[in-house]
Amino acid sequence: MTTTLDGASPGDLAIVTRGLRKTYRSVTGRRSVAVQGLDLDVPLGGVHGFLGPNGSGKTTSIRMLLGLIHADAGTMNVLGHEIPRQLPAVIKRVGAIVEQPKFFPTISARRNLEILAKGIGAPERAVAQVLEDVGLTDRGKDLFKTYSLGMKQRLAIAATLLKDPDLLIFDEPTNGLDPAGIHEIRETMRSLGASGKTVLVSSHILSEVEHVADTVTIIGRGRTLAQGRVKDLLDAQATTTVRVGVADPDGAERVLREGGMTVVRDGALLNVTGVDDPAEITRRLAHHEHYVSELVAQRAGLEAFFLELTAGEGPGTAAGVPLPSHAAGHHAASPTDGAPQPPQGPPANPYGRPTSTEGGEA
Ligand SMILES: Nc1ncnc2c1ncn2[C@@H]1O[C@H](COP(=O)(O)OP(=O)(O)OP(=O)(O)O)[C@@H](O)[C@H]1O
Repeated sequence: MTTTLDGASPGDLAIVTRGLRKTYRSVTGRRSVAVQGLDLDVPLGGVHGFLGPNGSGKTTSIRMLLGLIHADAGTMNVLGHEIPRQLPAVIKRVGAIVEQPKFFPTISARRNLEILAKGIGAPERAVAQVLEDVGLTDRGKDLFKTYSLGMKQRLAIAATLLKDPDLLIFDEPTNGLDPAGIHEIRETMRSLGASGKTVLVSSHILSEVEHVADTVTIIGRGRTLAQGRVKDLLDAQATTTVRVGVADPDGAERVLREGGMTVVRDGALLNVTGVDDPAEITRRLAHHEHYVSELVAQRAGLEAFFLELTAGEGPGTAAGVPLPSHAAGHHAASPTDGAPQPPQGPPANPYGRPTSTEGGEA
C-alpha cells in the first residue's frame, strides 16, 4: 500500500522514494529482502522521523539515498535530484551521519573541525558557526578525548554542518548515549529543524520520534506502514483508555461491564476502554449511584500505535497491516539482497534483531 504525505506536492518534499527495493545475499547464498517497495515522502524543513523496529531496513534505505549502495528497484529523489544519477549535483547539500565519524582524540574539537573544513573546502569561519549551532562554543578548545559521548555526537553533527547543508540525515544518532546526551542531541535536532533545514532521523525508539519529529514514516519489513504528521497520527488513534477512580471499584466495574465497556483493574482504579465519550462513563456510574473521584482520558501514545502497526512485521515478515485511513507522510546509505519471502508469524519481540546479518549486495 502506498501512503504519501497528505497535500504535499513534489516541490514540498526533500526526499521522495517510490517502490524502493534492496535484497542482500548471505555468504551461504540465502537472499533476504531488506527493503521491499519503500515509499518515503519527507517534507522540506523540520524534523522527520524514520521509525521502525531493528532490522526493518532504515539503514539500508539511508545508504541507498546517499548512493553508498545500489537499489535493486524503485526511484529516489533528493532535493529535486534523481538518485543515484544526479547525486554529484546534490551531495554537497546533504550532511549525514551513518557511522561514527573519526576525530583525532588528542587535539581540540575546534582544531578537528578546522582540519575537516580544510579537507572538504569549507570556509574556516564555518567552524565557529557550527560549534555554536550545536552548543559547543565554550568547549571548542577542549581536547576531543575529554568530551562526553553526547558532546562527541554533537561534534559529529557539527562536522556535517560545515558545508551548510539543506538536508541532514542522522542514522540512530542517540544510540549509546545516556539520558543527558540524548537530551542534547534532541535539542540540537529540534533547533536544526526549526532553523529551516530538513532533518531525517532514523530511530527504533518511539519516544525519540514522538518528542523530536514533526512528521514520521513508520516502516516494518522494509515497507511503509504509515506516514504523516506525528500529531495527526496521534490524534487519529481510536483507542482511548479512561482511568476511573470510585469508592466501590467492584460495583462500578460490574456496572460498566454491563454497559458493554471493557474494564481492566489496576488496584482500586479502573481502566476503561470501548467507550467513545468518557462522559458516558460518569453518566452510567452516577445512574447507579457510583460517584467518580478521578477520571482521566489517556490517549494511546505513538508507541502503542507503532506496536499495533508493526505487529507481525518483525524482521523477515512480509505480512502487511491495515493503515489508518488518514495515513499520510514524509524523508533519508552496506546492505545485502533478497526475494520476497512468505509471511511469517509475528516474532516474540517486535524489536528483535535479525538472526543473520552477514552478506553483501546481491
Ligand atoms: N550487509 C548486509 N548483508 C546482509 N544482510 C544485511 C546487510 N545489512 C543489513 N542486512 C539485513 O537487512 C535487514 C535490514 O537491515 P537494516 O540495517 O537496514 O535495518 P535497520 O532498520 O537499520 O535496523 P537497525 O535499527 O537494527 O539498525 C536486516 O534483516 C539486516 O540483517
